[in-house]
Amino acid sequence: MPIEPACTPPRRVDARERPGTPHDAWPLYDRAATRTIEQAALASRPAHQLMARAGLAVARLALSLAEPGCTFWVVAGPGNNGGDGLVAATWLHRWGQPVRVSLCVRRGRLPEDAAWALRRAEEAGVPITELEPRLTSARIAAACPALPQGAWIIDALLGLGLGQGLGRTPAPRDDSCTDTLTALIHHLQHLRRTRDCQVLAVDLPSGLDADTGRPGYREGSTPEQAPLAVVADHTLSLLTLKPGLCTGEGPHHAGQLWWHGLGVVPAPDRTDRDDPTAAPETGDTCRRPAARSRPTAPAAGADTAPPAAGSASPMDCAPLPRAWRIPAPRWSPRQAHRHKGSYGDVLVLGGAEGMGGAALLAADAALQAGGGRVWIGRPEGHGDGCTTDHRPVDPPPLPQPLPPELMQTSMHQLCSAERLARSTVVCGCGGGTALHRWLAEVLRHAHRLVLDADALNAVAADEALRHLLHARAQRSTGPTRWPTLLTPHPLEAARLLGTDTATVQADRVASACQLARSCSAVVLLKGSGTVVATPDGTAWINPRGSARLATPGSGDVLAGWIGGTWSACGDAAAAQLWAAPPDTDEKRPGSTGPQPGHARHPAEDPTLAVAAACAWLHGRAGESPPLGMPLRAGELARAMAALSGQQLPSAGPLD
Ligand SMILES: NC(=O)C1=CN([C@@H]2O[C@H](COP(=O)(O)OP(=O)(O)OC[C@H]3O[C@@H](n4cnc5c(N)ncnc54)[C@H](OP(=O)(O)O)[C@@H]3O)[C@@H](O)[C@H]2O)[C@@H](O)CC1
Ligand SMILES: Nc1ncnc2c1ncn2[C@@H]1O[C@H](COP(=O)(O)OP(=O)(O)O)[C@@H](O)[C@H]1O
Ligand SMILES: [K+]
Repeated sequence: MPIEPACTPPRRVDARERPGTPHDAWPLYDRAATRTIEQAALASRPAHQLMARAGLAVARLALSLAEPGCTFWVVAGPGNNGGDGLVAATWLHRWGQPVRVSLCVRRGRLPEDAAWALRRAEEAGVPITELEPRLTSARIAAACPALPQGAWIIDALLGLGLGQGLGRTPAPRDDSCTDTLTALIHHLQHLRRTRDCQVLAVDLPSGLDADTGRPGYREGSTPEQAPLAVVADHTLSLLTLKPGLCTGEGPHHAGQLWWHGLGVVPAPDRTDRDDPTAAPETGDTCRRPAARSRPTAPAAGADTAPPAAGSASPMDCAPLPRAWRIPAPRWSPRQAHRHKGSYGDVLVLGGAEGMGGAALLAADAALQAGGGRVWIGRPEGHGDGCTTDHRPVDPPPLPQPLPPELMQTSMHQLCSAERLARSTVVCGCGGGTALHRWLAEVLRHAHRLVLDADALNAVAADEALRHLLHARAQRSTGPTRWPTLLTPHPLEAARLLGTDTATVQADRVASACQLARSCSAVVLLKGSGTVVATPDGTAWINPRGSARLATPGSGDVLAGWIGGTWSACGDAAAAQLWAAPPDTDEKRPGSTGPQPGHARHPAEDPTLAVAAACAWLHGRAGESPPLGMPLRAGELARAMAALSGQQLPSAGPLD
């Protein structure tokens, strides 16, 4: 049977994030959902079609990324991920590229699709070496081809099948390829470091958990050994985009993310639907892509034909995505007739003794984000700062003069019920324990509330405050909402959940959802691949950001920026940060109706809208050059302001 070509080239996942345009969101399907879609697709299609498409998509991407004449080395594992790699090698070989394959399993153990791919590769004359099952790191280099500088390695060792390997017993079968797999992963990392080799991972960087973004492969398969996963320069995710590629350690391991739906899963803009009218080309006539012509979205009109009436799609049975990728938000220009009162009051409560800078950073960010009037309230000192009659004393002056636009007043004045009720309150940035005594009033009366840092620690430690948090949510069932956003980093989330940081990080999406549910609030779990979750279990992952943001105070800037944006937008306009979803498909966020598992679109929930938009902008600001250097929190708000300004449409409609 001829190898049928993929319908479209692979898609660069972030290619559509142009400023000022509305976006659909990428759904992120976990392993179980992907398997369901895959099984439905396999059942309704000719044998081997999906693997043929997957392998061709890999080959096309590899060739278009690599320098002309470059050598390709495909490392093929024991399952269908290896099969994808073998099909890719076959195409590269047919296109006259120097390609070698190292197969790390005995051929008799390959599953059916991969065995078919191996036969095809051998018929085409691809040079293939079968590696011994028990190769150690000391012997691996001699067993693998000597690669020239700058060669490309196609990592097809492990994909979605890794889950079966988790928790294996320490006694693998005699013919297990576990040792060879381990040695190969180490070897290709070594080549990437020492010979400037580029790694293109097929579906997932081998060893990465598709659901959580954790390295899940354990060396030698013993649970005690360190988890291991390939670090790739590019990853082509097949069929679905997986949450593990977007959060935790996933982005570090994945590198630049690409995606191909194999004609089964449509892209968010629906241009990748299977085109039933496309005539299958034979393997020999399939077009060879031009070297270094980067894959682009298909031309308008190509591959956009809807499926024939009545034709069932494997997507019909698709479970809900586990999460969604936050797309680029839209920032609207200020309307001409507005005045500063139109943008609301922001109260930043925090900056206790020794931590004044945190409140200052948050307040400055609130101002730059567009909050109308911004006040700082600092809790009084206790402990060493107490007077002899035990009255609290004012905190010492701030570390630097207050920016002239900011106002400072006493906590007593700011925490009156009436004042709190008409303000957006950002509480906890550098609050210390001194903040604790004010929190009950804040939770009872603040209109829109962002709880950060020490406010979260106080809630974690105080059951009564937790009850007040729930009470806010219950009061919100009426016409007036009392929305709350929690912005914990993983340790703060762990305290709130009564667990440890490692447990939170082990499954960031699940942790954020659990916390949102248990606190009846929207939760923004910070860190690489920030997760924004709602109490109903909808999770959005921020694809933006870099370790440039791993600097003290950058979380305070985010909290303040959220407060300023929320105050300026109000609940009604927050939804305008997002384009309305283009259709009413109930499996997509933004759909209406009572379907079970309905996922919330940011446009439906102002708290989610503001949190997701600000997380995106904060992350985007953290991607500015120079990437290797930290971005001081003091410079972050200005970078965010510049970016949101760039996103203003140059000539938008008057609204
Ligand atoms: N079918 C198709 O047409 C399509 C398939 N597609 C592709 O298939 C991929 C999924 O294929 P897959 O299910 O075969 O899983 P894969 O990741 O290759 O690994 C399974 C093998 O690894 C082994 N293994 C696992 N962990 C281990 C460990 N710790 N240590 C040692 N061994 C371990 C495991 O061994 P076992 O547990 O069975 O003993 C088994 O042999 C998917 O990611 C995508 O690339 C798509 O392109 C769509 C079309
Ligand atoms: N490696 C990273 N990749 C992406 N974002 C990061 C990374 N490290 C930190 N950040 C972001 O920087 C901010 C740090 O916040 P936080 O830990 O609260 O710091 P602080 O308390 O000092 O303000 C969060 O928004 C977090 O998501
Ligand atoms: K892989």
